[in-house]
Amino acid sequence: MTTPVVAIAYHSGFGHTAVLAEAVRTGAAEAGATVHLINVAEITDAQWELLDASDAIVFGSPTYMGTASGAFHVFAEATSKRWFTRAWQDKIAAGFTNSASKSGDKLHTLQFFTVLAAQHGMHWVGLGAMPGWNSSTSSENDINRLGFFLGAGAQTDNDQGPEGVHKADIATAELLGRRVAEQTRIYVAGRASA
Ligand SMILES: Cc1cc2nc3c(=O)[nH]c(=O)nc-3n(C[C@H](O)[C@H](O)[C@H](O)COP(=O)(O)O)c2cc1C
Repeated sequence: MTTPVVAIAYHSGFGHTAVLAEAVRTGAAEAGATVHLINVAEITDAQWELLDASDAIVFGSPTYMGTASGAFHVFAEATSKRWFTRAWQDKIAAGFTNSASKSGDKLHTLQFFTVLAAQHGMHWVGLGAMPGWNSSTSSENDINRLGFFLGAGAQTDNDQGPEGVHKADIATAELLGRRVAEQTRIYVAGRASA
């Protein structure tokens, strides 16, 4: 069976989003992918090459001031070298973000990731899960408790450290990782047989 290669390109200022990046890695590895976890704030030339060689790239960042963090934006601008050569054309893309408020304008961060992916000619994979915590019988422990479709959205109280990342959000990030690995496997196998 095809082994998809999934890279997670993320930034985390204080460690919360890093917990989610690990969860995406866990999910993708469980689904049989080879996974590269790359902190874009200290990305090396060798890691750029890992991104170039990956079948899928999952973008992850905290939401700062209603968008991805400055460090992630620096990375996004640096990807313009790949944009010129179309190096990431037709890779799979997905994304996740975390912030202190339940909304916190996280949708805008996920939308930024989709535009970045589209500029590179990548194919976006959304979360693929129904929204949770939206009825009288549901709870904040539901998968996708914040009801995002574009990717995984997490909320961490601003007075807690990385240990405070919500278990449901970790499970949701794992689900995203599994889904990206599964969809990438199908895509890579399909392209090989086309
Ligand atoms: C500069 C800055 C801007 C922030 N802006 C937002 C925001 O727009 N919305 C929000 O809900 N939380 C905001 N926060 C809170 C962070 O998103 C939250 O603390 C998150 O867990 C940080 O993740 P990290 O530890 O991976 O950096 C902001 C935090 C900082 C430091």
